[in-house]
Amino acid sequence: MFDGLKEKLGRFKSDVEAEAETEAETEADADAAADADSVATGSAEPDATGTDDSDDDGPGLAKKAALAATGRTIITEEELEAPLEALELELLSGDVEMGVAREITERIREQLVGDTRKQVESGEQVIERAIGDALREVIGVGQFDFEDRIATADKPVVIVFTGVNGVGKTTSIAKLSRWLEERGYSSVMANGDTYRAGANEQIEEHAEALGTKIITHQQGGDPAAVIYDAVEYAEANDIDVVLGDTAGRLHTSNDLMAQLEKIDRVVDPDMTLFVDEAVAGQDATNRAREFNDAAEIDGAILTKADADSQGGAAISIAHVTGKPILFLGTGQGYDDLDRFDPDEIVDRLLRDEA
Ligand SMILES: Nc1nc2c(ncn2[C@@H]2O[C@H](COP(=O)(O)OP(=O)(O)OP(=O)(O)O)[C@@H](O)[C@H]2O)c(=O)[nH]1
Repeated sequence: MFDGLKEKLGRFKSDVEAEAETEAETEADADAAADADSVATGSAEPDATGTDDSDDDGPGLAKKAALAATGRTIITEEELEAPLEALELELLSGDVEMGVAREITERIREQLVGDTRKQVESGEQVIERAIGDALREVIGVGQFDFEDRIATADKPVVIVFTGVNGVGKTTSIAKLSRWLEERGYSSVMANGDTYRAGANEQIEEHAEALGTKIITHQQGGDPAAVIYDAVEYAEANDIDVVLGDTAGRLHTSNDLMAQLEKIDRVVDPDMTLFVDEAVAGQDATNRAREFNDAAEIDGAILTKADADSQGGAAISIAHVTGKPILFLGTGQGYDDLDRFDPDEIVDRLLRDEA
């Protein structure tokens, strides 16, 4: 999913390196020219160690010596200006939200300007570290240990899923039921999408395939009532987790808000998770913001991470909502659900090989 962004970050690294190289050569050339001038006017003392390299060994060694002597900073604000501007545009074209692109470039600027290149690190490593730190801070917002939250919460843990239709909400609920089962937690599904024809059949198919209990009401019923019934079922049958689906899109956002507020009031969920697809890019980020405004979310699941997308939503959603991406959907199978690991994502983005 991140090939596009990876390429853009790679381009930024080489842009900055190229700027720094040019600057280094200019400085070294200036130093070498000054040396030559002083030799010509006879003002320089002969080198005490007899290793004056400006004549015998050529300008290469002279440049290195000049660089070592100055302990020069890796790059100045002016040198960073053009590459950072280019990076910001690249991030925007990679579906990264504008505020997020700014935040990333600002953090990189802060870290790099005036940073002195340590002898143990190459310029490339310094730049890579700055990009890595900036990305980690932006995409790692609010991360918490989901499994630990399930383990320590009073049972049943009630999780409600929001998001528009067709992004993989129902499939993600099914995957999470499998994920929980593999870790020793039982679950019951509740179809709170009483609005759409065929929603019951769809979730029932998943429940049957997984051997998970499902609670449904007739189409047009009250979504809060369905989830409430599932909570009662869980309490009576010692079930650990209630997974409540909701309708994706109602007539107006007021309807949606009213429905989610009623669910909040009636079942008081422990977690509300927003589901959207990575391929929706900027739209997914905007929807995450809208849904979070309507009914505060605790985290997000980003589906279709296996499909070809720019990855901008994965970079932006946490920063825009202040809530973490918790899982990535990576295929159509029930096992295709991975915990979202910011460190792993950043490593993947910065690793040299494809
Ligand atoms: N490749 C891929 N496909 C996925 C993933 N998650 C879901 N899908 C597919 O996306 C399609 C829509 O998924 P649903 O679970 O039906 O979506 P929904 O949001 O519940 O939509 P409604 O049922 O219409 O409300 C299905 O064909 C799923 O198999 C994923 O992580 N990767």
